Parts: sequence; C-alpha cells; structure tokens
Amino acid sequence: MSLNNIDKIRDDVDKINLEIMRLINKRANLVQKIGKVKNASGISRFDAVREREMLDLIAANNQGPFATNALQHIFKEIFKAGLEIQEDDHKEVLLVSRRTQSEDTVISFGSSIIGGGRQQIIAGPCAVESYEQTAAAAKEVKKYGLSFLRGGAYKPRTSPYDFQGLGLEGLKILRRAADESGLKAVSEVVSVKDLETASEYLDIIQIGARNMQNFDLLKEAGRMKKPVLLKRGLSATIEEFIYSAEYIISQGNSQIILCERGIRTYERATRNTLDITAVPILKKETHLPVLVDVTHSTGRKDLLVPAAKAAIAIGADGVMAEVHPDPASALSDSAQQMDFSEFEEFMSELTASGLLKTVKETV
Ligand SMILES: C=C(O[C@@H]1C=C(C(=O)O)C=C[C@H]1O)C(=O)O
Repeated sequence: MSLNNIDKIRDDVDKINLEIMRLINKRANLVQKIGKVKNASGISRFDAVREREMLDLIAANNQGPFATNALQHIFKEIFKAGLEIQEDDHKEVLLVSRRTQSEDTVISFGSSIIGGGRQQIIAGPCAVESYEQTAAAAKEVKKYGLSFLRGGAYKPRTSPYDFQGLGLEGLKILRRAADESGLKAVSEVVSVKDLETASEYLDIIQIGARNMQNFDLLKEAGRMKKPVLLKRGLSATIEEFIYSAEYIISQGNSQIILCERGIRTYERATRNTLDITAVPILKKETHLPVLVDVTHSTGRKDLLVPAAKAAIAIGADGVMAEVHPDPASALSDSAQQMDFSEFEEFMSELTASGLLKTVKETV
C-alpha cells in the first residue's frame, strides 16, 4: 500500500470522525431532552438499568473488529458525558461562577490590590476600643508594609452582655487611625441601617460569619459601591457560601472577597475547624479572591503561622489576623489576639517562608 493510499484512508477516517461527532451531538440533544423530563418529574438522572440495557444491545450486535468490552468502555464514556450535560443544564449559572467569568476578579484600592495572584495580610484589633489602641495597631501594621487595617466597630457577640463595640464612634476612630498610617479600613457591619453610613468610613465592608445568610444585608451590600468581604457562616456549606456571594453580586456589586474562617465541627482542639480545601474549591468554582482568617478559624496563637502558611500555599489571596497593643486588656477575644512581638514573629516567619511574595510590593 502506498503512502498516497494512506492519505486517502485518512480522509475517510476524518469523514467518519466528523460523522461520529455529529451523531454523538445528535445523541446529546436527545439525552438533554430526557434530562429535562426527568428533572421536571424529580427522577434521578442516572439510570443504571437503562445503561445496562444499552450495553447489552451493543454486545448482542457487535460484529467486530472491536472487542465488546472495548466498545462498551467507549459507550460508558458517552453515557457519562451525557449525564454531565444533563447536570450542566440544570444548574443555574451564577454570576460569581468561573463559568460566567473565567478570569480572576481583582479588587484594586489605588496602589494595593486584593486578588490576582498577590497576597495581602489584613491585620488589626478584634474591636476598636479607643483611638490610642487603634492608632498603635495601625502603626504596627504599617511597619511591615501592609495595606489593610481591620477593627470591629459593631461587634456581634455571642452574649448580649459582652462588649458590643463603639458603633459609629468606632468607625470614625478606625478611619482616622487608618488615614494617619496610610492604610485601608476594613470593618464589619451587622445591620442594614448602618450600611450607608459605615460605607462612608470604610474601604471594605465586612459581612461576618453570623450574618452570612442575612439576605437583606447581603442585598443591601450588593447595592453599595464598596468592596464587600464576606465571611463563611459558622455552619455553612461551600455551596451556601457561594449563594450568599451571589446575593451580593446579583444587586450589581461584583467587588466581593470571600473569607474562610473555620466551620463548626465536633473538634474542640481549635475554636473552629479551618476548612483549608475550601480555598481551592472556592477559587475553582468562583472568580472571587479568597482570604483565610487564621485568628477565628484556629482561636490559637500557636497555630497562626502554620495556618497562614497553609492558606498561602494552597492558593489564598491573603490572610486575616488579629493584633492588639495589649491583648490581655482587650475587650473581646483577648486570648487569641497577637501582641506586637508575636505579630513581629508572625510576619517574619511568613516572610522567611518565601510563600509571601508581594506584601511590600503593593504599598
Ligand atoms: C439519557 C438518559 O439518562 C442518563 C444517560 C444515559 C445516556 O447517555 O444514554 C443513559 C441513562 C442515564 O444514566 C436516560 O435515562 O435515558
């Protein structure tokens, strides 16, 4: 057989490939129709009996040269692809989904950015307690070339008798301390009525774990022109977390940062269980930046460095951590906030790890 003949046969193979493709797609249209009927009647999409019948039909009619099991293998792949196409049809495509936007959302704050392959460390006290305390923390944060200062003005506390935060006064203090150190301010808002005013003082509006499914708050935050940092709920699944972000984006605000902060499990060794694989899952499923709050997830100062390293190594866009000039006297979470020397240790260990490339570059 000459080489010319091979070319001729290859032309025929090409034609058959196209024919197979056309038939497989024609088949996919039918499978999609079946999928719609099944969905409407609430029947499971996978049907092992039906698949077995089709494989048996192939076995009964196969005349070779392919062995029956080779053909069945090919057809099983076709069935699998059919199931996937049915699933895709039934999932709404969310605005936060990677399928809607393939490139990463990058949120920029002048010279600093969140997302896009750089990592940020957002640090500051759990709560704004006084100007002196907040300003001291801000200077410390700035010392390491960081760009974002956190500090709670409205504190959603487990007990109503615990310190509830300074409210508007706290926001003013945070703004002043941040401005004086050239930092961006991040703080949680717990109520729709405070959103408008708070957004005037903040660079990032945080919605905390306890409010992750406060849908009114999410929708209202979606109408703001400020980036929103959304924390995962205490017992929220990743899917629920993603839907909460969808509430925000559905109102027009696409500047959303997700934050894994640990989930409630039976484990008591840490305050919450850091669900580290949520980070790559969220990055795969959505186009939003993802942070890890190492303080609230672990609740343990001895775990902040390893948790932060793990977060960065697994692909997080940054880390949140709490630092206070005098944690012992702090009005909230005194056991888990770092003092300045612990923060120095934290920063130097992270820098030395080589994982954290770009904190200084962004100031
Ligand atoms: C299309 C159907 O749904 C699924 C896909 C199949 C296919 O691709 O042929 C077969 C059985 C089901 O697992 C069906 O039930 O007929």
